[in-house]
Order: sequence, then structure tokens, then C-alpha cells
Amino acid sequence: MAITVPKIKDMKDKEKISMITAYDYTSARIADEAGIDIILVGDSLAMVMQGKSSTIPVTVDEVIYHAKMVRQGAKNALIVVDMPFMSYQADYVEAIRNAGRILKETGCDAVKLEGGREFVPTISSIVAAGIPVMGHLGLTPQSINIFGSYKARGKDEAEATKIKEDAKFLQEAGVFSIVLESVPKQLAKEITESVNVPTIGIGAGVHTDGQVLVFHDMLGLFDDFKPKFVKRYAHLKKDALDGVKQYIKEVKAGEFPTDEHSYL
Ligand SMILES: Nc1nc(=O)c2c([nH]1)NC[C@@H]1CN(c3ccc(C(=O)N[C@@H](CCC(=O)O)C(=O)O)cc3)CN21
Ligand SMILES: CC(C)C(=O)C(=O)O
Ligand SMILES: [Mg+2]
Repeated sequence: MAITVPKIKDMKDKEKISMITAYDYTSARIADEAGIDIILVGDSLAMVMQGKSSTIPVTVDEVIYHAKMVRQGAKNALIVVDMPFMSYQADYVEAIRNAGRILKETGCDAVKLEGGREFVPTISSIVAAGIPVMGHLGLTPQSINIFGSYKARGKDEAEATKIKEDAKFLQEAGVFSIVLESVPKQLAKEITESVNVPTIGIGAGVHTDGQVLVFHDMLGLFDDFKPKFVKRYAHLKKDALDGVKQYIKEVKAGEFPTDEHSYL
């Protein structure tokens, strides 16, 4: 049965939520067939699909292109799409229109946007339009030019308090779930216990209500950088390199194709 927003909310304190990114049909198929709860069409596609050094350049048209392909590959998972940098920050009417385009043109289920109390009016307006919103606190990569690095957030008392308060603000604004990225595990635990919507951690320890990782990171396919929170469950880049090298060798040696791969 297809997973819905109410089902995700209901999983808090009952069953851990599994979430993974996907940017195309083939990866979405794999995640969905494996039984993932949520697929995120992350703006991390800037790094993984486009080779950029931040998520800043991604456009609404580009996430829509990827989200359409993901939709084709997923039958059961809930599909959440990241709202790109500057598609929701300037004014809330533009934010509603962009969130609406994303849902309407892709058939996906919800949007995610980064930020705390400053975005309460934006989030509540998008939700009022009938579009479910997932929040994102802690390390918010679209603010890389303010932060200056991708280091963990909320390590001092003042920032920890701000993030914890922001989680409450997001809950009041009507988010159905909150991603907590790169924060101390104790802070993530306190937030998880203080809000009534599920938290989904990435680099936030074991006490969140769910976990999310980038598909290409956890399968060892992407290695431009490797945050501490990434666990490699496969080594696909090594497999792919070995495969392509073997193919080249056999082509050069006239060993491929044999009659098995020829029309006789
Ligand atoms: N492939 C990929 N995976 C991601 O998890 C990811 C993206 N891209 N793009 C968007 C953001 C950027 N992210 C990042 C990028 C780098 C670090 C990183 O280098 N972290 C250091 C922090 C060290 C510290 O806090 O002291 C690390 O070593 O973990 C973390 C998250 C997470 N997101
Ligand atoms: C890392 C996750 C949470 C994300 O926002 C992304 O992939 O863009
Ligand atoms: Mg993102």
C-alpha cells in the first residue's frame, strides 16, 4: 500500500522511518523495491548529478525534471521534493506557486524546505494550500555562504537552543516531519522528544524517529567527499570501475563479443 503523510506521522514512537534520496527512475526503482518509506528528490542532486560544489545553483525546473523520473520508479514510497534555494525565500506567494508547480507537474507527494522560525508564514501558507511540508534544521546546506563550511551545527548552547526552539516553531507551522542534519545526538534526542511530528536524522545520531542518507553515498558510488555520517553499504564505484576496465581490456584484445553476444 502506498505510504501517505498521515502514515508517516503515525510511525513516530512505533516504527523507525527509512528515507533515501533518488534522482532518477532506476535509483527510485531500487529504493522502492527494497521497501523504503520515503524517497527524497534532494537538491543534493547539484553535487551528485551535476558535479557542483554546493546546492545553491539548482533550479525549480531541474528538480521537477528529476522528480518526474523518480515518480515513474516509485510505487509505494512517499516522494518528497526539495525546494531549491531562492524558490521560497523571497516571498511566500512565490513559495506557494513553486511548491504547487512541483506537486502538480511531478505527481510527487510533499516538499521540503530549509529553515526555522523565519519560515513559519511560508510553511503555513504552503500547508494551507494543501501541500504537505517537511522541515529541515541544523546544517542547512543552502546557507553555506552564511555558515562558511559544512561543519556540524548546534554544538554550543546558544545555537542548540535556537534549533530546539525552531523545531517547535516548525511543528506549529504545520510540518509533517523534520530533517535534523549534522547536530549532536543529544540535541537530536531532546528535539525528538519535544515535538509530536517525526524527526529524520542525517548525522544526528540514533535517537531520531528515522534516518536519511544520499543513495550514491551509502552505496559507495559518490566519493567527492564523505561526511562522517555516511556508512557505505556497497561499493558500487569500485564495481563499476572494475567492470568498465574489464570491458576495455576485452575490446582491445578482441575477446568481446563472443558468439554468445552476436547474431549468428
Ligand atoms: N553526496 C552528498 N551527500 C550529502 O549528504 C549532502 C550532499 N551531497 N549535498 C548537500 C549536503 C551537503 N552535505 C554535507 C557535506 C559535507 C559535510 C562534511 O564534510 N562534514 C564534515 C563535518 C566535520 C565537522 O563538523 O567537524 C565531516 O567530516 O563529517 C557534511 C554534510 C550533506 N548533503
Ligand atoms: C541530505 C538530505 C536531507 C537533503 O536535503 C538532500 O539530499 O538534498
Ligand atoms: Mg537538500
